[in-house]
Amino acid sequence: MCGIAGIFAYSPVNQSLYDALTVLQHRGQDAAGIVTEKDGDFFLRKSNGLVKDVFRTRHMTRLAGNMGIAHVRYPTAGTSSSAESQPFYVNSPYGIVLAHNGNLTNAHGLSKSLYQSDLRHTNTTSDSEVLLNVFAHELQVQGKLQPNEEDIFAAVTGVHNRCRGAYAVVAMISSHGMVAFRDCFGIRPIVYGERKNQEGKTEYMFASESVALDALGFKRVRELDPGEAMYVDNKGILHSKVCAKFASLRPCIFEHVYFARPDSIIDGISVYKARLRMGETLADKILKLRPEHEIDVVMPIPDTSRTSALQLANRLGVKYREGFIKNRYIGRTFIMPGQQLRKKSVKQKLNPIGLEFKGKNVLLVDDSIVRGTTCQEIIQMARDAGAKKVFFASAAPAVRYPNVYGIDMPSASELIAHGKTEKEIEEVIGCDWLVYQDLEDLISCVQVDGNTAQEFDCSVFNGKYITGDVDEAYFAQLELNRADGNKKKKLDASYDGMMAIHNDNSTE
Ligand SMILES: O=P(O)(O)OC[C@H]1O[C@H](OP(=O)(O)OP(=O)(O)O)[C@H](O)[C@@H]1O
Ligand SMILES: NC(=O)CC[C@H](N)C(=O)O
Ligand SMILES: [Mg+2]
Repeated sequence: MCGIAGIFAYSPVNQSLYDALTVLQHRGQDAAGIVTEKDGDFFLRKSNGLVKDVFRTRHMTRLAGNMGIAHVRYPTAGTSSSAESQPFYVNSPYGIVLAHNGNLTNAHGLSKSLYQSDLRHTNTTSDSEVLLNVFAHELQVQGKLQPNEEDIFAAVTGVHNRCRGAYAVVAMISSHGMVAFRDCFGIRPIVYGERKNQEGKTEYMFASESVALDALGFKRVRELDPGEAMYVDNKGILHSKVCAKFASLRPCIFEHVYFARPDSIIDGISVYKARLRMGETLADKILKLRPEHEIDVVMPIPDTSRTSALQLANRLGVKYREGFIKNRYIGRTFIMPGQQLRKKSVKQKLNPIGLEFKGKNVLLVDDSIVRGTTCQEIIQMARDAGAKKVFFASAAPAVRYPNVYGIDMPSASELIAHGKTEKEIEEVIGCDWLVYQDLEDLISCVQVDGNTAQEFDCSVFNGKYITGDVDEAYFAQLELNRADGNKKKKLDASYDGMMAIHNDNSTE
């Protein structure tokens, strides 16, 4: 679940893009990059690492120009080589750079057709480089020296015709303008906003989440519609068009469960309020199943479950306590690469306050259970801290199926709930009882008045893949390429020598 941002302004955008990335850091911790454009030239800095580590003052001062795009990466395809960090660049036609959140499900076939039919070479295993080249080819075939908005929209139509899967994109065409587009199901979020500069001119921003617009003083206007493209030309005029014959909004429900920040609005819905409702429906289920629940205290597993846990405790009429303190210098563990690192980080990240546990029946609440890394550690910690009984509640239903749309959950066998009943999961994670949110309840928490989406991608919960192109062969290939044990082998195959485009790697 990467984070993307793009700003079209009338003064330098380097610092604003940096600030936007820090606000979107929770969406990707592996790599970061910014490209700016000035007088037809691009300036790029990207590398592996957190935003604060990738950009030094020397890099920032060289990112010149009033228009730019930026990316924080959480890999779901290819490798974690720095050559696959984003944005990507292609020189023909015009010079184009692109940043992508999502995952293409037909990248392999596309990369073949790019080579065999379009005579284009991609140098990495990234699906985002494939996406960029498809867009570039579709723009090239318009055959214009000076493309206008209709040419850009025709190119995006070409992308929709060829690409399958999830993509929210910001791109820049050198000397021409900035483009943003969203796949035909709107699986990944992308929102746009406007602000006026001192001379009253309108500046534009695109971002994965509205919280990035808030931080930079842009007013959220709306999400891009599924299949829609927006183009800000070099005169600062915004054009937009739905570039797909078939488009229907089915955003990923997991954004509301875990990925997005609670202070974001997605498809018209406050993530914070959706999470409060998740706490209420979960409390109702507990009261129905276990009216004599014996819970003395409700505790969140920081950070994401805080909102739901608070409301769950209110509804149950039970005390809410912070039993685990989070080390604020450790990032999100679920999006870390590799199980060993994730496991070690949970221990470093959360520490119990003993007196909150001693002799009590504790209900631990998390937003979701995926690999089970967090809950297994935490339940043991609660017992070690003296809890009498440990119950566990998940604000999301059981995650039983891989994700193919931008969350790195490639292998069913890595998911703790795959092929298990709730009773079996309870035994494996070691709690006294376990309760999951029902899928209908989760949907009802998000499907409320004001939401422009009425249906959702719930594939990790129900195994229904809305793009209709995901089969057993695809999963087998995905497992081979991306299951934890196989990722390292790919990196070892000397990916560090992979050619990247010119990048600001200066040390002074
Ligand atoms: O079952 P698992 O594989 O452990 O995955 C689920 C856990 O991972 C996430 O936390 P994370 O530490 O990534 O982020 P957070 O601090 O935002 O809660 C999520 O909030 C759950 O706690
Ligand atoms: N999480 C994402 O959106 C990943 C984007 C892209 N598939 C990559 O791996 O870089
Ligand atoms: Mg968590």
